Amino acid sequence: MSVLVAGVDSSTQSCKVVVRDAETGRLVRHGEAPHPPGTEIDPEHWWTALQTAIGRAGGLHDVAALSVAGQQHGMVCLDASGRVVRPALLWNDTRSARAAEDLLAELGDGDRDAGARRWADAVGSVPVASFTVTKLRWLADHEPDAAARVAAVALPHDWLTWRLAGATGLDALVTDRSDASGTGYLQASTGEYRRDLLALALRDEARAESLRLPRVLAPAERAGTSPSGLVLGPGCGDNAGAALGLGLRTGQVFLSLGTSGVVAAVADRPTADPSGLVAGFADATGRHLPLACTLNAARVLDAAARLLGVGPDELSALAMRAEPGAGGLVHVPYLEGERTPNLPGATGSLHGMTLASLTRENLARAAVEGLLCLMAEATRTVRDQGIAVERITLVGGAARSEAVRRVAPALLGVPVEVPTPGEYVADGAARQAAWVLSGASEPPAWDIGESRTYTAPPTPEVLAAYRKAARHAAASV
Ligand SMILES: Nc1ncnc2c1ncn2[C@@H]1O[C@H](COP(=O)(O)OP(=O)(O)O)[C@@H](O)[C@H]1O
Ligand SMILES: O=C(CO)[C@@H](O)[C@H](O)COP(=O)(O)O
Repeated sequence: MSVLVAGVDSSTQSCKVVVRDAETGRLVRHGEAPHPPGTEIDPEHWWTALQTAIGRAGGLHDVAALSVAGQQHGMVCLDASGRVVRPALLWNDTRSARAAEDLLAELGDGDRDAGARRWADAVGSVPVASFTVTKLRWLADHEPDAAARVAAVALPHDWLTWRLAGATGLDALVTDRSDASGTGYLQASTGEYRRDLLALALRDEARAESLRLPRVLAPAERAGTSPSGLVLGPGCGDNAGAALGLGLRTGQVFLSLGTSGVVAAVADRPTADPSGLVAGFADATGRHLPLACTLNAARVLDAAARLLGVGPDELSALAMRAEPGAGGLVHVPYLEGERTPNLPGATGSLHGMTLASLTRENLARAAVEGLLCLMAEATRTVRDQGIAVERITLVGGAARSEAVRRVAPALLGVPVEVPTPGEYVADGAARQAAWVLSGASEPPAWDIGESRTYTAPPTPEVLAAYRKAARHAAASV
């Protein structure tokens, strides 16, 4: 009888569970449940959605091991008895933008750029509003009573793993290097916490010393067992989960278009980009995952579809009926502010409106092109770190759009490989669970199946028009 493992993706919009054969990786069953909208959420909603998704995936009665991958950076604060102190602030909550700037200036003794370099040298990344460390500073400044009750800080996947283990004590909290590297207070290259940086964020050395932080597990180390005997893996950040689920090798690059847009490469060496555009995260196998992340991605298309009163397939069809360049219409999609470039206060804009350009087809095309131009710019920042991007694997909800698949190679300037649509983050978590169970030195070699390669002649004029409009949008913040 085959051994089964489960993988969870507790992402921004939903929770997904896959159950797979530990040896072959064959998909046995899966389930999904939505998360509530918003950028601050009571973690209890993640727990409820996880239980619903597990139920929809046929339960875990015959599953031997499970790992949780989760949205990165979310600040889950627990009091001394393990209760959540306040709703979690998510990666896409930008209220800590000012706190991020303050932390750069303070580490640089008043010089922001020097501070950015020091942060990059210390933890591999320059914190922006998404990072946990900036959310802790926001909490210390704006909710001191809540801050005073915080006894432990965890990430979404740490908290879910802890709940699955049935643990109540804070000393049972565990994490992994990939997700911990997104806190802003873990030195990814050594796996050590930087409590001095935590003290800076909290404005309190004693609190930073006494705060319970999850123990950082090795890539395939057991996190424990659930009360029902399920082996728990260390879990990972969702982007590290995608890399593991896709089985990416060193040098390979993926583009994920979910709630966030992510361009990331598996790398043997860490990066430390002082511009802050590329975060020097860890992957889930002991390597590195330099990554550029945007706040805007699939929901740019959701918004355009809503405006046009169509579903995603019709939006795609409309976009493909328009010419490249959308008749001069340019959509700069900073709908949620933006992180790459770092413009948390920006808004989206539509340029080049004329009686001729303002058609449904051009509006749909401009949304697709705007999203992909944003991702082309993010790809450029990854290249600037010396990473050769020769082809890109496209995943995430918006990878299902045929227009996105066809336009992507024209704007990214490289062939785009699209694997069969699936839950690659949850698959990565399942693969990790199988790895933990096997005790082997490498994750199991699962076949991810067929992928289709899309190519297209480059359209540099579309990118040039976007850059001009984006400069205008940035200048007006
Ligand atoms: N065919 C499609 N075309 C465009 N967008 C799609 C399509 N199918 C799903 N999406 C979008 O993908 C997003 C969800 O993607 P997902 O990768 O699951 O996000 P997350 O992991 O951030 O929760 C939603 O915004 C949804 O509208
Ligand atoms: O902030 C980041 C990465 O740094 C995001 O990628 C989050 O990890 C959320 O991911 P999705 O829910 O969009 O997959």
